[in-house]
Amino acid sequence: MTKPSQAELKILLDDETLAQSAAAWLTDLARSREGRLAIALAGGSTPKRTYELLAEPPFRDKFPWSRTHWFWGDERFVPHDDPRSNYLMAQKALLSRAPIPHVNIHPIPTVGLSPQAAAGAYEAELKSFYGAQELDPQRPIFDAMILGLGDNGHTASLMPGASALEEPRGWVVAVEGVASEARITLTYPALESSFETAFLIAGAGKRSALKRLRADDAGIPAGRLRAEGALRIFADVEAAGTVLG
Ligand SMILES: O=C(O)[C@H](O)[C@@H](O)[C@H](O)[C@H](O)COP(=O)(O)O
Repeated sequence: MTKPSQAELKILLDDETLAQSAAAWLTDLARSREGRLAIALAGGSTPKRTYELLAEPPFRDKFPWSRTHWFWGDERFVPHDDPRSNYLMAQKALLSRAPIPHVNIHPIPTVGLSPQAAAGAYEAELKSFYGAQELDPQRPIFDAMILGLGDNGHTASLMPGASALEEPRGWVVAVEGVASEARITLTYPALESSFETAFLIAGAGKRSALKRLRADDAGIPAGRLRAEGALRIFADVEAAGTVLG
């Protein structure tokens, strides 16, 4: 297990260089892995540029699109054409711009069912894809997990003080997100079940949360993450509060 304090920290000049570095990491990782791949995407705004770059040369031409499956670490419980939708952000930035088989895209359902039923359905889909009901630490669900960091230290939709933080076994739960908006989120067991994990963090507003993350501060949800595999933090100088040496 890898703690955030043990993560490889890459400090980049700005959003664009952060996105270039993250896209290179993900492409190299995908090419290095054999067989079917599973990547869990983060929502929010920071990862958007990384997703856009993946669909453009040079990454587009190298990425193993046909054998890569796309999942989400969390979703706002809104229709997939709602501007707040994490699916919509990824669909515009990446999924509609790269040669990805439709069957390889696994959105979190958000219409025609309750948040609880949506969480149950996504957990069932994940378990079907994984091929087992219980996680094997030696066999992570995902090859790559992309995570963001909220100003308050949340990650995915694991918010400070939420009961979902204590979920010991379930893989997906319905929670209350920002401003009481319903969200669906992977829990720590599922978020941690990845061969490699990377936080993408940009902006001065994240400086305090990033410091707490790097101190493994259990007072913030991101600080409690213990990644199964390698853990990286891609941060811009604004968030890292330092000047490149
Ligand atoms: O649904 C979401 O919003 C994300 O999954 C959330 O966990 C996000 O990663 C952080 O809030 C950071 O968001 P920004 O990248 O927009 O700062």
